[in-house]
Amino acid sequence: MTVKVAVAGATGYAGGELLRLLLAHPGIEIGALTAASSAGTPLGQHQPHLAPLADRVVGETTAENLAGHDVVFLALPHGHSGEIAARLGEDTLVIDLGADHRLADAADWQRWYGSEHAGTWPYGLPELPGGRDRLRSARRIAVPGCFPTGGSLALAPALAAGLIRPDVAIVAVTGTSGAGRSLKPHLLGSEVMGSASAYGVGGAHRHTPEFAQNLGAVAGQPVTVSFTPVLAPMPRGILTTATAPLATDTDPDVARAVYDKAYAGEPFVHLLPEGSWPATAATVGSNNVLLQVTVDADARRLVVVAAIDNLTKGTAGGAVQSMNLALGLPETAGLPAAGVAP
Ligand SMILES: NC(=O)C1=CN([C@@H]2O[C@H](COP(=O)(O)OP(=O)(O)OC[C@H]3O[C@@H](n4cnc5c(N)ncnc54)[C@H](OP(=O)(O)O)[C@@H]3O)[C@@H](O)[C@H]2O)C=CC1
Ligand SMILES: CC(=O)N[C@@H](CCC(=O)OP(=O)(O)O)C(=O)O
Repeated sequence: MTVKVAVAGATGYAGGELLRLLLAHPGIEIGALTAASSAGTPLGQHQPHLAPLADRVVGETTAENLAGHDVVFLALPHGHSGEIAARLGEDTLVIDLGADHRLADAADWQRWYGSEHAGTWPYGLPELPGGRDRLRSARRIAVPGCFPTGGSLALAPALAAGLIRPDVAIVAVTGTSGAGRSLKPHLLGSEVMGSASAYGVGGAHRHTPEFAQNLGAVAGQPVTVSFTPVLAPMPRGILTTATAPLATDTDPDVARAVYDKAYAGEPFVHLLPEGSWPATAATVGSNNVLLQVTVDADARRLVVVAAIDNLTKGTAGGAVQSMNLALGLPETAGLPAAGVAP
């Protein structure tokens, strides 16, 4: 079976990573590639690493150009997916890499994004409880935000097992590609190099409700989330440190056993050997989540560290994994199990 896919936002960082993965995916035919200001130019001008697609001409992002494909990936800025998706057939699998369809609560969407809610789609994080069932045969999928991918997987097993109280603190260090490739002064090399800076501090980041939604569903009760993102001078990667007060007497061995069991058999989530801590460099270009967990006995807190590549598992890899499940393909097809080093 050949699956014909279109990518809207093909000139962006997320679209570029998606195309890198799709080129290595057996049984995929890459159809329309669309964008906005770069329509009419060759893709090679924007994504020089995608040599096999260098001569493809970028089209305009219209429902007409995206029609006639089995799968349409939308890697567009927030707020642009709903209208396009509504004009694509119900049989077309539409996978949105943006935020538009992640939140279940329209009031949450209004508060954090300030526009009309475009509706809720099945959430593309298969490793959460019930995640795979939600995706099988889905025809609309909302890919998680990059921060909620690492942070939700870091805390879900502990909440599900009742190891921690539903009051979590998450600090996540991110590479600059998470902000996309459009020009922004705070992302200039001279601003970013040699400095790490916190932003969206004090509960101000729009991923806070997405964390709360994921973790509340796992815990079966509301979870309070304090989230602090930190921008770091690296192109890719997110290192998440998540902590929470212990609900019961737990030692590091018990905590490890809970995580070991929760992620046994997962193709992409790896609990590292005891004493070994995740690093973003070990995830670059792979769809992996590297995890470690321990207990801070004096502070009576669980501490979990997770590393991902924001563009792979945090966006495009998660999207391809979700597509595979929705289409009944092998879940790991086209997804790198190994990264790039040094
Ligand atoms: N970067 C990341 O790590 C992650 C990104 N995402 C999400 O993926 C989506 C894309 O992000 P990213 O690739 O980083 O962003 P980029 O800024 O790198 O790329 C944006 C893409 O969208 C196109 N575009 C911009 N405006 C419009 C428009 N009005 N209509 C149609 N196309 C448009 C651009 O085309 P052109 O070049 O022609 O202007 C470009 O192809 C966002 O919703 C983002 O939140 C999700 C998780 C992680
Ligand atoms: C470094 C940086 O700016 N990161 C982005 C997160 C990008 C992302 O993955 O999430 P969305 O898909 O929800 O945009 C931010 O903090 O808003």
